[in-house]
Amino acid sequence: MQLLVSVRNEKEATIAAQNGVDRIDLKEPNQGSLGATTSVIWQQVVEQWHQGFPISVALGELHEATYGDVVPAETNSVKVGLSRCRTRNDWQQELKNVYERMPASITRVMVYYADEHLAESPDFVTLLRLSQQLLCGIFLIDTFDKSAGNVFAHLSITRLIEMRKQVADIDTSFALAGSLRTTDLQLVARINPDIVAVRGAVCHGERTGEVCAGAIQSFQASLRQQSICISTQTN
Ligand SMILES: O=C[C@H](O)COP(=O)(O)O
Repeated sequence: MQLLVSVRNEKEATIAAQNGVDRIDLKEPNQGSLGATTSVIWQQVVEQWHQGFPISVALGELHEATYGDVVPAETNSVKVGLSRCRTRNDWQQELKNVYERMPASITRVMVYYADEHLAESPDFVTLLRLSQQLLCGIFLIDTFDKSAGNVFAHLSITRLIEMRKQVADIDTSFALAGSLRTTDLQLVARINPDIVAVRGAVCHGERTGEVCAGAIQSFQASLRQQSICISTQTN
């Protein structure tokens, strides 16, 4: 299980990079679950850290963005939120267009919101099928409304294990997020995602606060401990 930490700028990226993360994600938490930062920040962070870490970029929600800016070619992956898409007809084509505008080397991420009823976003089965059609390399489960409980408030452990298997069956990496805390890691280990993605758990105060070096180190230590438990059980 790799640790991804979401950061909002160059300073936070440096804190994350120097304190044991496996992946860096760029997003602006004041702009929602998958809020975009700016293209200037994308450039700065990708240029500085892409050789050490896979860097993902959040592009915001499909319904609200213009997607005029193309991310740097060295970006590892890009993701787009699909809130309010459930009742629209054109969203699948629009998402395809967004991804086709990106450099071909960049991994596409399909995002399923666990609180799909709050996000008015498409269901899991639809997104799993689309993920295959659009050749997405990563399937992320996250929450849209960060005030409405964490991912386990919306999906049972049994359901998440099933989903994880269905994603593995289409040869796609599985990332799990949604206000995860250190205390959730035993449950998370039962799902065994390829990527565990956090922000709130490693910030000073709320997820809109600054990322904290000590919190990143301690989250990573707990995650590695759980990974060791998994490998001991499977050997
Ligand atoms: O990509 C992951 C998200 O930034 C997770 O944020 P969160 O841990 O505050 O829910």
